[in-house]
Amino acid sequence: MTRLLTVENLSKRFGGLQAVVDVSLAVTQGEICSVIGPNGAGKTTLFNMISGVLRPSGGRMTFDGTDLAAVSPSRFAAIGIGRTFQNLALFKHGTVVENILTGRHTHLRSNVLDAVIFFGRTRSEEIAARQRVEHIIEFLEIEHIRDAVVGTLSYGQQKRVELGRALACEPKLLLLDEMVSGMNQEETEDIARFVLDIRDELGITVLMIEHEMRIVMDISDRVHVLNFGRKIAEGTPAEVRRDPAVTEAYLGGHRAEAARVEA
Ligand SMILES: Nc1ncnc2c1ncn2[C@@H]1O[C@H](COP(=O)(O)OP(=O)(O)OP(=O)(O)O)[C@@H](O)[C@H]1O
Repeated sequence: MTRLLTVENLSKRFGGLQAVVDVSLAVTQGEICSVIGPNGAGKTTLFNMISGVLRPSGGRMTFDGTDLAAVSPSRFAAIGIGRTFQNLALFKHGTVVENILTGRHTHLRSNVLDAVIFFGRTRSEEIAARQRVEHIIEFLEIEHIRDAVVGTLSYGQQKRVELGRALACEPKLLLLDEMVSGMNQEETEDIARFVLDIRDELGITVLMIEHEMRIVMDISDRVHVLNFGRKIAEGTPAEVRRDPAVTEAYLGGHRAEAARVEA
């Protein structure tokens, strides 16, 4: 089993706040892993470091044999780390096809000069991009809305388009940040099925942040649990579910919330 991502003692400080503290985890190729934890636990900050959005304050990350400290943040997508965002980050006035095409930009090597001198290469890249986008549209079962303007689509459909855009960059590792929050049960089940197919049919390893415990428990191979920036547990869904530290982290959060409400 090949380790695709290794995170060692990763930390991130925002001024005096330790958002992520000494977190270590490994993701094996072909796994679906989840990162869970109460609000403010540091999950998104961890994802932002793994996807190059934030530079860590300390620690080390290795992806597919490459030390990520040596990779420019703008190259993370090109080396195979794709992601979706907690809040939709789509071009609302663009069509579904146009939005998914933007995910291909990391694969376009041609620049303006190329476009003038080597028209052939630009043209073949364009054809490859279009073919990839068509394949994704079929895979995500969104042929019927391919030419629709994204802003007119339902939230669930927009989330599917965002997933398509992340797939367009042909990631080896796909980071999914709260894909199903705000979705109804049917949309949630669709996403769970797509995540399984992304791993099984496209061979892409998945690391997801998720609050919806049913999807976490149903489809994860491994679960990593954060609380107050630290990793407090790791294991199979069944192991994590019966870990007292995990129950306490969630109950503690609810108790604090209840105290705030009562105050
Ligand atoms: N850019 C920032 N500047 C300052 N503090 C930040 C910043 N980003 C996150 N934080 C703080 O870091 C901590 C961890 O936040 P983070 O968003 O990573 O948690 P989370 O587990 O993803 O939470 P949620 O489940 O609510 O999305 C929080 O206390 C948050 O307020």
